[in-house]
Amino acid sequence: MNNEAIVSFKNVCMYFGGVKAIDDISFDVDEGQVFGIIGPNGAGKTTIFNVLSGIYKPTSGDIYFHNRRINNLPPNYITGNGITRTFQNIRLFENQTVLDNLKIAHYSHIHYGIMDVIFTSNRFKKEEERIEEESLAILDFMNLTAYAEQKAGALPYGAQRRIEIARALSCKPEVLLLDEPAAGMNPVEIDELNQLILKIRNQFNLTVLVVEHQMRLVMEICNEILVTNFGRKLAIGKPNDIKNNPEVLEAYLGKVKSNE
Ligand SMILES: Nc1ncnc2c1ncn2[C@@H]1O[C@H](COP(=O)(O)OP(=O)(O)OP(=O)(O)O)[C@@H](O)[C@H]1O
Repeated sequence: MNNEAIVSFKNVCMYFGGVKAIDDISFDVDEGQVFGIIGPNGAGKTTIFNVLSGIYKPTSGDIYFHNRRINNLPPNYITGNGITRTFQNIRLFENQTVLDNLKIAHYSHIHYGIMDVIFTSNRFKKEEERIEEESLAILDFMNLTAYAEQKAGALPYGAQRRIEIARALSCKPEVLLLDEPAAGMNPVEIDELNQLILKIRNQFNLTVLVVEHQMRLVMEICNEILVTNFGRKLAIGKPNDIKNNPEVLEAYLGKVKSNE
């Protein structure tokens, strides 16, 4: 295991009955990297995020965050301690305003108790003001201020995707997991998203793991890429190595190239 790594998988398996969703997966992610995970449909990419964010407990193997084993920690604890994700299918509170969607996410970090709420204590008021200020600052950073008071569910798809990322940032992550953030985007939108992801990484000092089918995103912004196939690690390396790896070309990139 690489002791400098912020996230490490060590021989991780996740089986659902006879289905080996991930099978003996090991990799290290260094701090500050944009780390891509690619592979054909059903290759186990989202399952890697599900075990890392605590939604599933791996069948075997170990997962480390800052060299601490986190396999058995509940998802809310993992989120509160630095690993936050977005979902392949957008999961916003559609009937709440954009600002409220962000404020809700802040509650993994509140410093007041039930009595403060009942008696509207100074601590409660100050904390609520802080949460609102921080939420507005993130909306500003993400170019979403104009939508702050609008219902999230009524907004265009591209804006909803950015709100999902903004909401994840409200949890103050060290590691941000993006599950297919470019799904449904055209090349111009993907180029904009690439710039946004790099800007977020730099501004918030994040490490980013991204599951993505869009090679325009993966090859442009990832420092390192893990390729999975049928739940197993097929290759790991820099974008150029992955592009030229014959096994990867056959399993995955070949198909993408022939579609372009
Ligand atoms: N909760 C579950 N119960 C049963 N099988 C599951 C479960 N979650 C995932 N799987 C199976 O595990 C395999 C890997 O699924 P996963 O969603 O991780 O793949 P993926 O690479 O993210 O696919 P895609 O690119 O289509 O999103 C698939 O065969 C899937 O059907």
